[in-house]
Amino acid sequence: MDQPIPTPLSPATPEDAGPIVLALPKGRILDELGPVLARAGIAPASDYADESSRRLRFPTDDPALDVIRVRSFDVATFVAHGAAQIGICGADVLMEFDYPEIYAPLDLGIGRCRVSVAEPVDAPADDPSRWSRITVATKYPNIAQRHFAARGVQAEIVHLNGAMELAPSMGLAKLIVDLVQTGSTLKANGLREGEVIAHVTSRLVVNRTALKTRPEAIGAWIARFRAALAERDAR
Ligand SMILES: Nc1ncnc2c1ncn2[C@@H]1O[C@H](COP(=O)(O)OP(=O)(O)OP(=O)(O)O)[C@@H](O)[C@H]1O
Ligand SMILES: O=P(O)(O)OC[C@H]1O[C@H](OP(=O)(O)OP(=O)(O)O)[C@H](O)[C@@H]1O
Repeated sequence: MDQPIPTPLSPATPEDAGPIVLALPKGRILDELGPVLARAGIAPASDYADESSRRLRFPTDDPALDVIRVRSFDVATFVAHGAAQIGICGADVLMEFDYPEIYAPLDLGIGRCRVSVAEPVDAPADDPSRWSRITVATKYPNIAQRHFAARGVQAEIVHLNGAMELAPSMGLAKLIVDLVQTGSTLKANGLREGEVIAHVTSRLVVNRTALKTRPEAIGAWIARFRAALAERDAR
């Protein structure tokens, strides 16, 4: 009697698992990333950097690698869940989510900025250690909460997705926690930078399970990015 053909529950070999998926963030990191990707030998078959395109997943000239283009915060989510095996995102995003499934082996040295507390320039000088509660507008609720909790202050978070700088003058919050690079956005909105919570650069991130199940393929990509950075930094 013929044996029934078993339905595969998981791919027999890593090659059967399909191409490795690299999640790239839309926006400013993508602009800075182009030369690093080129040095790493990643040439998307279509124009992944054309943000007017409605396409979100792109083949590359390597059949074993596809690229997806998603929001910066979502890079971490795709990689943490293993939908993408590797990705690139800011350390701010990694700090905010703190996903145990993500391993960040390489600092790409791009997207340099900091996560800082800011307040109105005309705010009276005040000693934060005397506060018990404070309202904070931010798109980083976990970072902000942890920062103030470590100082014994309970932060009431107003969660915004952008334009945090408007919050103090419009009575939404006393402070903001946001990214600062040149400081011009703060200045243009009557704010000044206070404590720097963290310095930020973009990182190569990897799903830990994928690294265990496909160590050669993913290890090879980490090595290619490492070599690309060394070549860039040697110039
Ligand atoms: N002013 C800045 N200077 C340098 N790097 C920055 C700056 N702002 C953001 N970044 C870095 O770029 C990442 C993406 O920021 P960007 O502003 O492009 O996207 P976003 O506006 O947060 O995303 P979305 O449009 O999806 O909400 C941030 O997570 C951070 O690591
Ligand atoms: O210190 P600066 O050089 O002024 O940079 C800081 C600004 O850059 C980021 O905003 P972005 O330009 O990404 O706009 P968005 O928050 O609306 O996405 C950040 O949220 C700040 O608003």
